Amino acid sequence: MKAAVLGAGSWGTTFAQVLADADTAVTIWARRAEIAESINGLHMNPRYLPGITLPSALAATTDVAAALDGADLVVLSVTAQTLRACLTEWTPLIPPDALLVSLMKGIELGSCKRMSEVIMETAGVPDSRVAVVSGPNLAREIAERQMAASVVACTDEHSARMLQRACHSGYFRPYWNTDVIGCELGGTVKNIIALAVGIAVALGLGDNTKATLITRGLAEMARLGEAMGADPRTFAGLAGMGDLVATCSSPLSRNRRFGEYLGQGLSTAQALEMITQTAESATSYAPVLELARKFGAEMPITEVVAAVITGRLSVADAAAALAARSAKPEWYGSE
Ligand SMILES: NC(=O)C1=CN([C@@H]2O[C@H](COP(=O)(O)OP(=O)(O)OC[C@H]3O[C@@H](n4cnc5c(N)ncnc54)[C@H](O)[C@@H]3O)[C@@H](O)[C@H]2O)C=CC1
Ligand SMILES: O=C(CO)COP(=O)(O)O
Repeated sequence: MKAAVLGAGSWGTTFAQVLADADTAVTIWARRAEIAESINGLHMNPRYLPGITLPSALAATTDVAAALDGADLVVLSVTAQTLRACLTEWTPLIPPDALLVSLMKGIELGSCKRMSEVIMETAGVPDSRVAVVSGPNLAREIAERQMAASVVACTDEHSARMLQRACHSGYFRPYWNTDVIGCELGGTVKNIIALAVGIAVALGLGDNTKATLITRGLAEMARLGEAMGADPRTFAGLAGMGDLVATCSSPLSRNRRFGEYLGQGLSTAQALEMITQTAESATSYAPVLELARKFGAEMPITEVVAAVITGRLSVADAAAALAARSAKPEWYGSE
């Protein structure tokens, strides 16, 4: 089994380590020469994972054709909004039977497509050749080889199991399922809820508020997911509740930190500048709301996050906007 990981950011580098530690031969493609040189020479990626020593078996290159040569697994770890352009360039170099794996947790602006849909459309491959990895997987903790679990999903069980074997290491336990839609929506919506939690943290609100946002965020995620055809059980699992709890609880989360900066009074542009890494919620809130409208799913927390990001609602008024909504039974559908 040979893997190419395309994208040497925090999660791409960490997942490449997981693959190498699971005895899968892996080459990582980095956009910047200094990152590839540092991975090859020092076994480090100080830009994204300072202080972490990567496996010596992990090879890096800036030559995407070399990384893709003979790859059985092509792991895509750029950002949601750059995937289509990158993959358009890479598609002619991808081996014909390779499984394409998305690590990304976002929705494409404009098309409102999930990452697996962008991959199928751009690379011209069937769903049986596209898998996703999603779960409570804060890169830094996994890079430190702290025990974690995740979900690898593909509509084709055989492909899901193959990916599972390729990334099952001593500290990383992947489960498989066939619910690609549920896993992708879980990963995307939890980033938006984590942003809301970040705002709450910055405002000094306590655990009741956080638990409320997490629980109602889960309801929101499941409502959209079920309307789009996901398996409801996914949202009770690692790619749903698991990732939501990890991201909303962790100061390591870039999406939560983004919310904290907004809560401290920074503008959206200033907050993004502070993060210096990808915070997918900053863009994915818009296509998620479009999907919510299209599929008739009510997503009040996402609406409030969108209003704050676009400057239509102040952070000071955000909690009140949620609390003042009309009273409802706890369980209701998307009507
Ligand atoms: N960091 C984490 O803990 C986790 C991140 N993810 C998801 O993984 C995806 C990647 O995130 P990270 O690696 O954390 O982000 P990052 O900000 O650490 O790295 C982004 C990577 O994308 C590359 N990139 C950006 N624009 C590009 C372009 N136009 N062409 C080529 N490469 C480009 C950058 O060079 C960098 O390697 C995101 O969708 C994120 O939500 C998922 C699970 C965990
Ligand atoms: O997806 C993640 C954890 O599972 C990482 O979250 P952030 O992108 O918010 O850092």
